[in-house]
Amino acid sequence: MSGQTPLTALKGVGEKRAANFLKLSITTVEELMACYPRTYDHFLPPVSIEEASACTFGAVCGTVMKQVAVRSFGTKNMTAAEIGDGQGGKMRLTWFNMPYLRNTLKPGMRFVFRGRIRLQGKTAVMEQPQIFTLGAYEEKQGTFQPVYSLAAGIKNSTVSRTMAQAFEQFPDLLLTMLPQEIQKKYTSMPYGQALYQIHFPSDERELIAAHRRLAFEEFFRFIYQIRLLRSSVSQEENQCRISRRAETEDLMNSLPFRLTGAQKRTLEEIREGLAGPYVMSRMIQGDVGSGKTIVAFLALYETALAGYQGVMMAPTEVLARQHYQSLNRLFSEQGISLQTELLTGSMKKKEKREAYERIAAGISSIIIGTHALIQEAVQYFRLALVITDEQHRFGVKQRRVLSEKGYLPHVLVMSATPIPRTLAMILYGDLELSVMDELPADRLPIKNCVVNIRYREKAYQFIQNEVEKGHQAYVVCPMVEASELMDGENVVDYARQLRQVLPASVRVEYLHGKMKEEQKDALMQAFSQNEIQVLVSTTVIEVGIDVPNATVMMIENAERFGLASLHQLRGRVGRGNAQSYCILVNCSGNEEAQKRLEILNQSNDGFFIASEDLKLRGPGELFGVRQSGLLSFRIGDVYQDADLLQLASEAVEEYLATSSPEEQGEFSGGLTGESVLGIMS
Ligand SMILES: Nc1ncnc2c1ncn2[C@@H]1O[C@H](COP(=O)(O)OP(=O)(O)OP(=O)(O)O)[C@@H](O)[C@H]1O
Repeated sequence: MSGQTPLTALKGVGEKRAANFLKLSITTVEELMACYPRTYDHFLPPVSIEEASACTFGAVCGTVMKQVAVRSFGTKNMTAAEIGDGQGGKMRLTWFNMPYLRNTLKPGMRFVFRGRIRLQGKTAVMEQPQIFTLGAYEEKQGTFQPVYSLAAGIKNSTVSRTMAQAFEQFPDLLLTMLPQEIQKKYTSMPYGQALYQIHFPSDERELIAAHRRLAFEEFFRFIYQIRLLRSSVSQEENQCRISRRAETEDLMNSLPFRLTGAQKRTLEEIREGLAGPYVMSRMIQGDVGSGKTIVAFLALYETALAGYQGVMMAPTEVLARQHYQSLNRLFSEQGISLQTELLTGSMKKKEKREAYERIAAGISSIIIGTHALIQEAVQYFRLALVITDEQHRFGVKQRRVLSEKGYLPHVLVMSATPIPRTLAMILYGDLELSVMDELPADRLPIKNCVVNIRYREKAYQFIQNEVEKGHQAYVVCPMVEASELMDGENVVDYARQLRQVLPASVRVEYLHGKMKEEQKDALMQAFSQNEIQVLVSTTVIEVGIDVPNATVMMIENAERFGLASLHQLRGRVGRGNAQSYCILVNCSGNEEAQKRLEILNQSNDGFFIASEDLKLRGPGELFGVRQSGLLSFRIGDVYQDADLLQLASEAVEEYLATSSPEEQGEFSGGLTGESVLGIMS
């Protein structure tokens, strides 16, 4: 974002509020406006208590039946009310630490209550509901309230209010980047209107139109960049020719397993590229657990043997450390004495400085780390190969950083996102493709089931049995902690509950993305050594984590995740030779969700799942489940908006064919430097 209007230019935003927004990486009004809602809270009409009892979230209109009770325990207290809906339904409502409600909720008064619902025995209980007078709810009914990503000190209402102020003071601050003729032909809503509607939707139709307008623009810019990238790198001369070494074959032959045919073929393609006349830009697309890491290690090994440096860039610190440790383990088992290096953002200054020195002096041959690897301060010594993942794919910007330092390395991108080939061609048009479509031979197919919440007890028993056999389990919840704005299981409460259900000998811990790096690392370390048997986690474990001893993956609120994410999560088990299981808990009772989950139930094949997912969703399903993590754009979703992606691709081709080089230069002028990465969120 190139904006320069400081947040403090807004009325009501002082230094303190601006400092809070900084936690969301928002420093300018432009950045604020481009911070799209994460989702929307749709105020649906109230339903009967009977209907609500079958859901996990809802609004009911009810009459307070009797005097509200307040019970104290220690310094805390709980307020409880009972309501009836006049149709025979009764519901209990509870609030923590809000005793004053007893003055508001008098017997005989009617309100609309809205919140999370749980069944306690046969009684439906709504926890911490919001309370509306009938009139107030009527006003809200049908509306979509934006829900933003938040940080400490910033409430959703603060973001909304600041956003309104921004649009009032600077209505035309952000402008479209689309060339005029493309805009005219391919879009129907003006950019400014779309931007406003995405934050303040007047109704569902406008919201969908706004989403499509902004997603189209995002895709267009992305694909345009890809095209520029392709034309700039495809014919660069290979200045680091890495020829084949017998040691690579020796290492391959002494691994504890035999490489699959797909692994061998991919490695062969990479070796050809490294030794060939041009700089290699290749993507390995392999389903979860197909064994991409060892192929990457072998390529790094061959690079190092030739006297060059190779780096591997992981999306998270936890993953970087995991790769670093497994490479070191491999080398020490095989008696290989090449020096490896770890470089991550959270390392102490002194540690980093020492690592920089070893890298610059060429002492380290293989360097594994996070984004810290392409910081300005890092000077390489004959850098020849960069391995990265698709999320942090190597864009124009990184290439420029490195080429300014005099490097023109080969690039290998690893992807576990099973996307249909047509989409892959658009999204990765700048890369050659190696497909790894084979799992190691010793794998048993994962056994799946889709269940509702009544199955939980059985599932816990099942997990206990697996733990008794020496295995481990993951339980995934969508949220970090309880929230008033969003419904869903959270890792903190869930881990607490699970500890009560499972025997004390089973160690249950939770993990989420907001924890400090060291803490996450320590937990993952303990889990990989089976010191923790059950890990309750958010989707931070989605990508890459490799603990072959884990055999159960239980996913709560499975209906809330995209199929590609679920497939990634499931891929955390079934990585060893023991039978593994995936339990998908559909907490919604929603039939559409059930249908989608059945696809996973039927198949473990990522490519099949991705194409079925596309068919089932259809384009433009705004309130469906966004695919998290990989390929995450700010607003567009490559699955749900697949038609827009296609359209944007056509528009780019048309623009390139019909505009003059000067016009193109002018257009890309607005984009250069921001790179593919800058466009992706
Ligand atoms: N040919 C093979 N035979 C048996 N096991 C293998 C083989 N190749 C790799 N493995 C093992 O399979 C597990 C998964 O491999 P790896 O971590 O490379 O998967 P991946 O393709 O990166 O998957 P993901 O995208 O899910 O992280 C690892 O424990 C690895 O040691």
